[in-house]
Amino acid sequence: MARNIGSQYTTHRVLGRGSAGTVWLGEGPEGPVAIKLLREDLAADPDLAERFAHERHALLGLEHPHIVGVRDLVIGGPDGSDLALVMDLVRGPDLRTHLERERRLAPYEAVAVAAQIASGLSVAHAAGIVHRDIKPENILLEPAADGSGPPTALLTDFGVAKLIDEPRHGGKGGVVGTPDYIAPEIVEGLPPRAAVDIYALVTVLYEALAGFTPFGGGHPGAVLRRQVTEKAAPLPGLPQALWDLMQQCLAKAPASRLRAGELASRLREVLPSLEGLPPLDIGDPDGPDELPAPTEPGGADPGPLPAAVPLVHPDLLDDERATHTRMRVPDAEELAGGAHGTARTPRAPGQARAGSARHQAATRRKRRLAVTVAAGLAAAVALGGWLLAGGDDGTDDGRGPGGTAEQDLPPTATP
Ligand SMILES: Nc1ncnc2c1ncn2[C@@H]1O[C@H](COP(=O)(O)OP(=O)(O)OP(=O)(O)O)[C@@H](O)[C@H]1O
Repeated sequence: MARNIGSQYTTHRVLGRGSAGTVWLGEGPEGPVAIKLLREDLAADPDLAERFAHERHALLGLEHPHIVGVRDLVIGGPDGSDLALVMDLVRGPDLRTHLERERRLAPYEAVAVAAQIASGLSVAHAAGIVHRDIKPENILLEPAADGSGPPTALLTDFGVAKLIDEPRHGGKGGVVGTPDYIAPEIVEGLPPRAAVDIYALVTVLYEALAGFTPFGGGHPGAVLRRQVTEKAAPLPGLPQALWDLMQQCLAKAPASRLRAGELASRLREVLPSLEGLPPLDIGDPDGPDELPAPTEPGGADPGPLPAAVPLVHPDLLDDERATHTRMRVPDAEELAGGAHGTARTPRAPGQARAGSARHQAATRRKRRLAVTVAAGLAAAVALGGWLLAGGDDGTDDGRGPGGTAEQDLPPTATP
């Protein structure tokens, strides 16, 4: 049913859902728009409404061919409790949906998307705006107007993470983000600067090439620890120049990463060398094609390694690829707990997979003693420090993982 948003806009149907609210296909004075209506509990917060108004100028001023334009910020509604961002409508899917369909992109396509987003970021960063939540769900793919040619990639959701990540919402010293894409310095409690977007964007590029993120998998707490302590496994089959610059942007030290403008031009430089390359042929560290772990002769299988020490209370998470996760910033000692660090190493076809069930069975035998000690240490750390600082507002509106688009859009496009 149509609903009025402010005096000028009407919502028609849901395009997608995220942790901060629901995105609607709507209509405004100049035609179709996308309207992100913030969750009621967020919208009811007078501080947030104030910040919303405060950010208005910066958000409305951000114009770039690879950034979804914010057309209006609406504070109103029948009972005065609507907070909505009115955006250009993008007709294509988000990158998450595309990746779910394709699994891995050809290197040319993946790098072309990353280069476009990097050029959008360079303009935002120059204006002092950090996105803070780059992930495939926030990259939209607008099909070419004539139906042929590659889609245009656009970054959406600018400023939303910042609006929400304030003390009252983020908790005392908490951080907001999506574990797979969170830069190590955020986990360590530093304020998010432009380099966090570079880290997240190259993580997305890695995922588009590999089919999985460099440090993802398992409990979000384990993911965060890998962000801080582990090195991304190389992707076999990529030109060295591309891998070198990806590594540079995945550096733990933010100052070592490229700036957005330079990343965009370096990615564009490698594009010609990628023409015609098929998607990489590498195994997924969590793939199903692994034999079950053999039971150890002469003794019961000790079971899986103990779970990593949780950084995030499970109740605060929507799913494993949780979005806008709120978490306490762990201290250095907690982050150093590497006994269960599990780099997700890609492998060439036919190669044994490190971290796989078979591999774990072999390492279990060697680790039996170490695990006992490590589990004791982990428990001690847990007792000493794993107190959660903030709670999720908990009124998620039933989004599916990735908050993907829900239906086709009308043929008329972006205003
Ligand atoms: N401008 C837009 N035009 C068309 N569809 C959009 C637009 N913005 C967002 N969407 C769709 O709505 C979905 C949800 O977007 P939203 O930004 O609310 O959530 P998210 O980014 O998936 O998650 P979160 O808010 O938790 O980070 C997107 O994945 C996309 O499919």
